[in-house]
Amino acid sequence: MRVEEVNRCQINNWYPKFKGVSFETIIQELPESFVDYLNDSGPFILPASSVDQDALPNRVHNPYDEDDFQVAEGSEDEAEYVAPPSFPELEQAIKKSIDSLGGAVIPKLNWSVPKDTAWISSTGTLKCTSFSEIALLLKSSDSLVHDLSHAYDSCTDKTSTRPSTFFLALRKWYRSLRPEMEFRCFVRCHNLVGISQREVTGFYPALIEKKDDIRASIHRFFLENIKSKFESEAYAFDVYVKSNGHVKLVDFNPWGGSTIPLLFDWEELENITSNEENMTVDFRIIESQCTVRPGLKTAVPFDYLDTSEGSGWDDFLRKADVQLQQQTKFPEAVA
Ligand SMILES: Nc1ncnc2c1ncn2[C@@H]1O[C@H](COP(=O)(O)OP(=O)(O)OP(=O)(O)O)[C@@H](O)[C@H]1O
Repeated sequence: MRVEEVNRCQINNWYPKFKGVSFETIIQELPESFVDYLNDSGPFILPASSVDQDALPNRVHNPYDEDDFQVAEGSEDEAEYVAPPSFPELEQAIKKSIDSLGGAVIPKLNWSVPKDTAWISSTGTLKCTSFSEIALLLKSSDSLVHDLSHAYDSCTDKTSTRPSTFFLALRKWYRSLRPEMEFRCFVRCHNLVGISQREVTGFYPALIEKKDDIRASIHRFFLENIKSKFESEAYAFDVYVKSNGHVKLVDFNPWGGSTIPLLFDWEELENITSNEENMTVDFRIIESQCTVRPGLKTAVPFDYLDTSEGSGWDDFLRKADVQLQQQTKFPEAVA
């Protein structure tokens, strides 16, 4: 994979060209001071807000506001007080963008949404209505470490660990997106070679009967809107299919690297032969309750959920089994 291919998948690069077929988005450059704040692994402190002090979710408290946290002047603790950072200009710009996007947004850095942080917000979703909520999700996210310092890890020609500029994309919040209508599409040699259900932790029987229609809608969307406009030869893109069959572009991802192939694996995607525009694209969905996959957005490490042969759990259970057998054979050795 090359740096230019990864760069094309940054929302600040692709959105201007594809805004007509994607979710409404406002993108702003992030000041380096805010990037430093996100990168800082010191104590977790939310920025001081000049506007929306009351907007913080209840579960998150700012200890500096609490009476019993006040320190006596001259006491030892006084020296440890760290003033919360503040970003008044960024905050104002974000407030303006949120207002013009209808009052609620989902935030995204150059490549990623802080998907692992929904649990922390008071709504249990990534919907944000204020700078404080956005700062909370961005600062708490492990997913964003990829954008901040690992985006080029799989590149053969990388010269840096990060892009020269970070952007914050605020995307209009759509509350009624149905997870089963999101799909990841794989393109190789400029041809659509595979489509996978994106939410692989659930079985949605209704998808089975709609499969052919969805495949046709996505293929048409690709030919009309993506194929000749996205420069990379191999890449993935995510779409949302509305109930009327209209397709919306969610985002682009590089081919391989940290992009999850969902119901495919990269080797088989590499081997699908395709050069026909009207070929039947390999479209995979979860076809029964038995084939659902473990969740990837739960903030629980994948290793913890993966019980397949050779996984960490499998290894642990084998060792436990051996120990149990030894204990049964030589009980005195355990006592
Ligand atoms: N405008 C929106 N309104 C509501 N939910 C959204 C919106 N945009 C995206 N989402 C939800 O957030 C999820 C992640 O979005 P997105 O694909 O942009 O993030 P990402 O970090 O690039 O994910 P991945 O790395 O898996 O591609 C989507 O699958 C969708 O469920």
